[in-house]
Amino acid sequence: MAVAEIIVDVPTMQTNRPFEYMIPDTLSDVVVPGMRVEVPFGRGKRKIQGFVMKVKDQSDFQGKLKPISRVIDLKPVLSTEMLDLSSWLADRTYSFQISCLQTMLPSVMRAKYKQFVIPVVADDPEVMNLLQGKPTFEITNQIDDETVKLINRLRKDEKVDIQYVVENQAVQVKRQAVTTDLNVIQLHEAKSQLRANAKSQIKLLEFLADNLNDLPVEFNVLEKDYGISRAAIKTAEKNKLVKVVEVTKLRKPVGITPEKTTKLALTDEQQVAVDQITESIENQTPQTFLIEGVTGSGKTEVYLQTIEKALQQDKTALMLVPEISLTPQMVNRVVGRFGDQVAVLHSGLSNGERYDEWTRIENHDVKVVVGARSAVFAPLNHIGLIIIDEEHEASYKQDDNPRYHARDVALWRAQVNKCPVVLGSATPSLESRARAEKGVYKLIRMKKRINNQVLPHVHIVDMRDAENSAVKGDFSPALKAGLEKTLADHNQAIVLLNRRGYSSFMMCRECGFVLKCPNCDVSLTYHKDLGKMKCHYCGHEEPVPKICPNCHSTKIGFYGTGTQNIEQQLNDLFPEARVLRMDVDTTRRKGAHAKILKQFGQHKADILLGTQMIAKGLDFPDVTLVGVINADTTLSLADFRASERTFQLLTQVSGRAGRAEKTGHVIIQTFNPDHYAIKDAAKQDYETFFKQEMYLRHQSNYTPYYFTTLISVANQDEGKTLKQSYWLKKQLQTALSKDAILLGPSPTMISRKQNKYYYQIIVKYKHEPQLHQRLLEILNETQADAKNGFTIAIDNEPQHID
Ligand SMILES: Nc1ncnc2c1ncn2[C@@H]1O[C@H](COP(=O)(O)OP(=O)(O)OP(=O)(O)O)[C@@H](O)[C@H]1O
Ligand SMILES: [Zn+2]
Ligand SMILES: [Zn+2]
Repeated sequence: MAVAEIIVDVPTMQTNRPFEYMIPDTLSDVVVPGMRVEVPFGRGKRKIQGFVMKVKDQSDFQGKLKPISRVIDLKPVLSTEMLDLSSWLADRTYSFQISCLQTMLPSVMRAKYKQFVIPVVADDPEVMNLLQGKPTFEITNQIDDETVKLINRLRKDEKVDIQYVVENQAVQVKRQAVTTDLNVIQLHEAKSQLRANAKSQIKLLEFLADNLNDLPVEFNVLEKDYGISRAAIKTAEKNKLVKVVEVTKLRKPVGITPEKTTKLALTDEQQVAVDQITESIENQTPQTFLIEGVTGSGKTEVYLQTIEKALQQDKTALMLVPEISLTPQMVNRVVGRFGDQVAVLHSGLSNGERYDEWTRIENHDVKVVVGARSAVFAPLNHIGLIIIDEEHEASYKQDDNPRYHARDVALWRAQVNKCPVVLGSATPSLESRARAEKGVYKLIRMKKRINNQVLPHVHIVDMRDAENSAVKGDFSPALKAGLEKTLADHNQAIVLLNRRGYSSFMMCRECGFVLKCPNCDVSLTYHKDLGKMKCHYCGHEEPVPKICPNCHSTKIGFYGTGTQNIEQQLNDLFPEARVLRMDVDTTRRKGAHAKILKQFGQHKADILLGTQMIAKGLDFPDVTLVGVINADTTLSLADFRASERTFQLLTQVSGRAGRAEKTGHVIIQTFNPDHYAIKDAAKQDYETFFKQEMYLRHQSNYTPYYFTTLISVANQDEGKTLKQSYWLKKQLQTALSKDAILLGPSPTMISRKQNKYYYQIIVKYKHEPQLHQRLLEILNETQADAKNGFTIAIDNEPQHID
């Protein structure tokens, strides 16, 4: 008797392990790992979905096994690599394995969808019999096991394929297209017989003669790209010169095909990087490399040429970029080099488009995948190289369950696929850089910009100076002068308004003082509901200061201006300048982000004003000035990574200036000109920053010297939340050694969300072998309370604590 191990779709701790089910004879050979099936569960007639993890001959179970009711997928939707990954991921992120499995699938397969059999060999008798003259065969839950078996066999013989379609969407996009039975000579003959004014028809025949190998061609393409009218096509059809057919077309993600690019001759530094990585690709060693390359050092070309090496080895390549960098610029660079072999996955795709890209990957139609965080689950086989660009980005960590970091998943896949991982950044995360220091990762440094262009000159403007504090508005005389000159020279400028951590902290405008927690060395945040300043780590609180504790000035207050306000100021200061604003408001619409950048790239604007989203990755040759309105906001984040984030942001944004022939200038306005994060960023000196920051992390027991786990507790009743938090703390205390540090419980930044109160406990530790197991047990024990609206969330190595 064949038995299947199944993870059922019941997200509880108790079901977070496979259950055994019998495979009925009628479905033998059909049920394989990676398929979804429907199974009876519990008492009663309830049927639920599950993923087949394993198929085996015998059960260890003594009692009678229930049979699988039916198969949902007629082909596996996840590979065995992914099934294994889900087990590891569930354990590592304290989440349900079923959530991990579902996270790996494109959303189409999680939503309401239909499944169709589509013919591959249309004239096969069995296929014809199944389709009964229709273009597709819909798989409903009523079909019998025999049909399932038949379809399964036809699929294995590659006579049919299975396609998923979101309900309410067309099965496939059908388009009209043109083809012809004539050969080149006949086409030219036919053309010569046309009247000279039948221009559109002449164009059509010429096109067909030139593109005989690429027919059929869509009406759309003929119309849009070649100006051939529908009428002309119809006339030609009537005259039996062409045939009109219907084609099914995969929805292609938006965007025009970029021009094909070829390899650049590498600089010495690039060559060293490419050589080292290539060696790992060829030897199939899962080595992790960290490329620490200054802004504009040409990291992208290293990525492209190593991807090419992987492809030459008959392998595939996976490249992760932060969502926000998935601008046409980055995508074009990859697609420009590898053309059709690339699939792009980003959040701008519709469900259908995303599914199409996923299918292309699964069918091995593509060899390179570029995408944001979740693309790390792309169903690529034989991966020869994984790249993570801007590896320091916090967005690689998912905020919701499963709280995974794409870097960890990438490293796991690299082990399985025996391939190298390349982490690249001008400002690596402290964790990665520290690992390179220890030799766990191999460090590759690229210290020079392309063309030996100098790094931009950075000028720090002290906003506490009388001259600067006297101005109305947010532009210092220095920044104003810089912008004036840039405009006069017909160059372009980028102006950054640092919005992260906005208006939740207090700063003295006289001396730059920011109120910090006496215990934790992080900023205190203002809790409106309590009317107090509070620490998110330990819970320490103080009244809101009325005068600056440092200089006794009354100019202490909340800090912040909006992008719209800055835009207005720019318009008033420079009425002739064309300003583009990029923030959450102007980029809400699909494609808006790309459009703004395109306009700026075509020099249709002089100033690009924006928030964090303009800080990295952009490569515009005419940008000679970067201005930072308020460097301090990130500095005052109530987070131990505040300095790191500030350094990264300022270094990255400065790096946008002077990337081509022209030298760049950067003007940073700050109330903390002596802060090391700002000074080191001004020098673009990562190494010095790294040493200083490591020293401070060591002093205060933070990452990478300590591991961090954040546990948050939520309940609608504040009293209960607190009680549970203290209970939890006690549980942890008994499991931890004396060396571990337990902080909290303390309320989170927004301590009340959707009518629930949130408290958190932070565990900092070096080596606590009991902790993982204890946390799993706690999740188990508190499961029963989940029904009463009581939830616990565990975040391993949180990216931010709020
Ligand atoms: N070998 C080369 N020869 C000539 N130009 C090059 C070469 N390598 C890269 N470039 C060009 O140099 C510019 C900067 O490269 P790239 O954008 O890859 O830098 P980067 O290291 O990714 O910087 P950032 O971290 O700031 O994004 C690009 O316009 C790129 O086309
Ligand atoms: Zn504190
Ligand atoms: Zn002060």
